[in-house]
Amino acid sequence: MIQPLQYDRETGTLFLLDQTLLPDEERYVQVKTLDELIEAIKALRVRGAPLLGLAGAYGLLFAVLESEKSALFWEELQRRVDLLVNARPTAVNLKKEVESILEDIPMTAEPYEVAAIVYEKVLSLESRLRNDDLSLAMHGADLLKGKRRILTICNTGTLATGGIGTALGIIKVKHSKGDLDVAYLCETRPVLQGARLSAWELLKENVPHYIITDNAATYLMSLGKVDAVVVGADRVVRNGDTANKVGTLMLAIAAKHYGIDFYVAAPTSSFDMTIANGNGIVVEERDPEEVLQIHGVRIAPKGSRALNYAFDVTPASLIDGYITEQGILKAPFAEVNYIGR
Ligand SMILES: CSC[C@H]1O[C@H](OP(=O)(O)O)[C@H](O)[C@@H]1O
Repeated sequence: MIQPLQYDRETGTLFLLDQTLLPDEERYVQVKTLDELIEAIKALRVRGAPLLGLAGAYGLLFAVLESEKSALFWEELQRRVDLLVNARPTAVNLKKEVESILEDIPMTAEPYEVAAIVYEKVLSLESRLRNDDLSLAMHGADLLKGKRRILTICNTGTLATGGIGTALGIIKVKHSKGDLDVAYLCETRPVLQGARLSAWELLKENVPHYIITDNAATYLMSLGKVDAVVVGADRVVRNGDTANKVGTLMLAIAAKHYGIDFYVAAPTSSFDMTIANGNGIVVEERDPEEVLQIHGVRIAPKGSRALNYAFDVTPASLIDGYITEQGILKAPFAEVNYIGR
């Protein structure tokens, strides 16, 4: 399986598969400092809600190692952690995983002890993500048995989770069970996670798929060519409203109109019970330049401006259910421990 992140403890180097270069080039960049990791997160060299949680955990390790020489260790660590957890605001995983590791560290611990604890936590997080993905994908494949034409958006595969993937993991499992005719991948403007990343993953596993323009998805549904829509999530809040890649809301509205199943696939670690509804979710706005060009080639006239919302928020009323590692959940959610540990 692809390894989007690989850590070498000997040299303290995080080898990061640079997702901005895929599918043309499979290059691992060497990240040795917290600043380099934060740059990689902001530039989407590493991305995807669950994988951002793992990247955050490695970032915490960098923060500890860079703070341990300071006489004000805890203050220095907190300063670095604040920079890390705010690198991308919409996915709950980055901040949640970092803070949940910190919660388990006694303030009496020596810096070298903190580093050892964090490293162990990173390893267990890595295996939790893989296990959660597999369990989620099996639940999703069971739920969607017989639904052979699946449409999805963005990239929710190994490049977004470090495991088999969430929505894309379900597609891969359905294929392995002989229960998939085709996956329709929305290209996902402006950064093209669907056309570049999901297509790259499915091609490697010979999963039949078509890349479609985002604006063709509704027409495909109108032709009766889609049996279900399954998407990922960056943050599912208490009433079930869900932040996901921009374009998800459009798919949910169209699916409702055409009577097509619409599911969110996300580990419960992507759930945030501290927020009541979608109005409380911060939607990341990114550099408009990403919209004004495609893969580095400018497409818009000089002087035109662009809006670049990286996510949108789909109301729970448009979501048929939530496919998680614990099974299929329905909104609104009771106060349940969704940390997934
Ligand atoms: C497995 S959830 C991945 C989730 O993250 C993506 O966002 P980005 O590529 O900007 O990190 C997208 O929202 C996916 O659904």
